[in-house]
Amino acid sequence: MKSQEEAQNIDIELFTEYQYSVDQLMELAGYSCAVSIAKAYPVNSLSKSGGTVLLCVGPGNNGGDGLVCARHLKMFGYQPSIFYPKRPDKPLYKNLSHQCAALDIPFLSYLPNSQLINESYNFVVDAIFGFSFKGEIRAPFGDVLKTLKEIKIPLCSIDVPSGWDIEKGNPDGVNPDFLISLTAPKKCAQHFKGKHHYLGGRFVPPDLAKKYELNLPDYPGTECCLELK
Ligand SMILES: NC(=O)C1=CN([C@@H]2O[C@H](COP(=O)(O)OP(=O)(O)OC[C@H]3O[C@@H](n4cnc5c(N)ncnc54)[C@H](OP(=O)(O)O)[C@@H]3O)[C@@H](O)[C@H]2O)[C@H](O)CC1
Ligand SMILES: [K+]
Repeated sequence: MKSQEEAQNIDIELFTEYQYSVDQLMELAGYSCAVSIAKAYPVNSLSKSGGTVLLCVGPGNNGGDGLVCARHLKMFGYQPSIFYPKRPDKPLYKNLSHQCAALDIPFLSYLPNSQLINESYNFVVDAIFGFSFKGEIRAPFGDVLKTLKEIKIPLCSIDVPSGWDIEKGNPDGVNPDFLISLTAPKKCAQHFKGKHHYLGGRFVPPDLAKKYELNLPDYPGTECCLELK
């Protein structure tokens, strides 16, 4: 279980020491999220026809993972919609958004209320904040997280349940059914009480895993994710 500082340092080393680009790791991270979701919620097992999924996307790289995940879910036969209220003016996010729009993935101009979300979607993906979340939740995300606390359909959080302290969690926060930890679980994952906990982001060089004592389980065969028991 990693602290916020350790998670950020691992990230920095991947980009500096190991010379990966953000796009590369984001693609692998987002892809592993889509594959984890497809394992836990196969498209043909969903009760609402068409495999509808709502992705709530935040302003940082956690949101970028969400955009990549949406694109792959579409390729896997789901029908994703994206709510992306704060869009930074950066080529990476603009390109990822463009790719989704070009696949006819709709971007919602407002977040429906919890009742409408329950009626319209099979589950919601929370890609709002990851390991860099800090302090009190600022607008417009307080209202978004309030709605996500009210929904009755499953909530799937990418890397960290949004609004949780990365180390201490948040007993008053969202309560996801499904968590996909990327690279390695963060300390707050100890407080996760949902059904499925997956690990994704199979890109950590063994030397880096050793240096940070990640003690990662072995991914089976060519899998990009695995369920942690
Ligand atoms: N190494 C890996 O495993 C990789 C993981 N990836 C994913 O990246 C995120 C971490 O991304 P990062 O961009 O560092 O940060 P976040 O997405 O967690 O959040 C940053 C944005 O959130 C805003 N923020 C922070 N706190 C608050 C708050 N209290 N209220 C409102 N908004 C908040 C922040 O806003 P600023 O105004 O402070 O700039 C940022 O906009 C990791 O979790 C993984 O999901 C990478 O994809 C690849 C490698
Ligand atoms: K999240």
